[in-house]
Amino acid sequence: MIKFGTGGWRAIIGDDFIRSNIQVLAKAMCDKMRNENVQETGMVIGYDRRFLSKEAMQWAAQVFAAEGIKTRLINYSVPTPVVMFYVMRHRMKYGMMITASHNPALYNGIKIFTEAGRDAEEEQTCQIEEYCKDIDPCEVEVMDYDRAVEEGLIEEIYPLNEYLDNIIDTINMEMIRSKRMRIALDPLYGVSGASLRTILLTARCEVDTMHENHDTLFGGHLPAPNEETLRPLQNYVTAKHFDMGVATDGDGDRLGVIDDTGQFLHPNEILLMLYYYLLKYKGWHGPAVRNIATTHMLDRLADFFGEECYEVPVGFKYISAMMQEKDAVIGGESSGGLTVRGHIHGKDGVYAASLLVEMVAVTGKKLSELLREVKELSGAAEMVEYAFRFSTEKKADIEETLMKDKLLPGFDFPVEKVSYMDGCKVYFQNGGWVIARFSGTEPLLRIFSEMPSREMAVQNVRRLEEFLKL
Ligand SMILES: O=P(O)(O)OC[C@H]1O[C@H](O)[C@H](O)[C@@H](O)[C@@H]1O
Repeated sequence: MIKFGTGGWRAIIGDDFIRSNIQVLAKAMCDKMRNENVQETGMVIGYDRRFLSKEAMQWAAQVFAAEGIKTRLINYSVPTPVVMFYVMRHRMKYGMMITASHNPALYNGIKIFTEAGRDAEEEQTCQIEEYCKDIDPCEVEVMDYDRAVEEGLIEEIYPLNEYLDNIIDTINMEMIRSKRMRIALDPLYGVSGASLRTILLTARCEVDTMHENHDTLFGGHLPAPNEETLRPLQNYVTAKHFDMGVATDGDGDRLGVIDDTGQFLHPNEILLMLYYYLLKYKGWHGPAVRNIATTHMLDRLADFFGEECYEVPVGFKYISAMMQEKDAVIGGESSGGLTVRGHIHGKDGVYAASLLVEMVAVTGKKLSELLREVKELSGAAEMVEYAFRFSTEKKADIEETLMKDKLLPGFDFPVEKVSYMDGCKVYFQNGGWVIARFSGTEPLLRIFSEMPSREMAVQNVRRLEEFLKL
């Protein structure tokens, strides 16, 4: 069965991520495009470095070819934002990326992009699921790959340059060039190495890259830039005194950073600093958008500048939609994804990293200094994140208790309000909060809490953990 989650369809390779399902999904896209009479706009597909990604792209393209829909295949593994950029720049109606993003190596998946290169919204993915249900896998027709290429139904393309040039044109490369910065890169065996290195070398940075070889097992780690996975980068930055360490997730749309003192910067802090930079140093005006499980320091920073901060459910599609509606300056998530007004609608780790480097060059301040500066305005807060596994029965039980019966444990802090927009979020009167929600990308219950101190945040999580018997 094909079921979309927070960021596309993801499934275990050999279980649901199999050729027949991939081709059913491709056929569903053909049916949808034909019904919308947009088949002439064609399809563009990219792929990451996961096991079967390239093959999956070709299997899907063979279906589009059999249906007479022209497909452009990005014939080299690229970051997901490249596909989003391509859909936007070439005014396509749809695009696809074969990736399971930050999930464990066991997974692969497909992200769908709609007009202007946005993550497909829930309404669209529900429709695709419906189309899939009506398709018999045995009846999906495919065209021979080489014949499709000969007939022009498949065109192999390499659009990395136009994507990179777009970033190079918008970033203050001259300023970076004048600072001769030293940067360590860790693409976590994913797809961003070539892109980041090209941009940084163009700006004459000194660049050292680790974990760049193609390893579909991601070195045995999760291809998500977090405090644990960035330990090697942290050690490298500290030992060799780099100005910063930059990492991205498996498909290059999330960013992770180690600062000049060797500290891991939480994505909340990166988001905060970039918003601050755009408002204070670049003189931009406008609100910020964050998901429900992202720091409220952003709200306080927005407030300081007389701006708003909007809250949306987890999923970048919600961030993009709200950014567009409010003409926001920045939108981001505590999971490490962000974008900025004027750039693509989706999250982009390559662009975000370039902007961060620009920020250090333009302000002439180290990351650690800038973080101190911004926290004087936003106030400090500590966020903790936990993930719990559960059985099917347990899931129903948690849903019933938290979301249906709306029961809560007693917390030690006065509650201001409770929201059920995405999972269950409790807002405390002291500005802190705790949220429990089911991940839409992995079989996990995520509990996050942000409070004035780490101890208080951990205490909130423990309360929920005991209450739900996790
Ligand atoms: O917490 P989850 O539902 O697993 O989602 C975590 C993240 O997954 C994907 O990367 C989505 O694109 C993000 O928008 C989301 O924040």
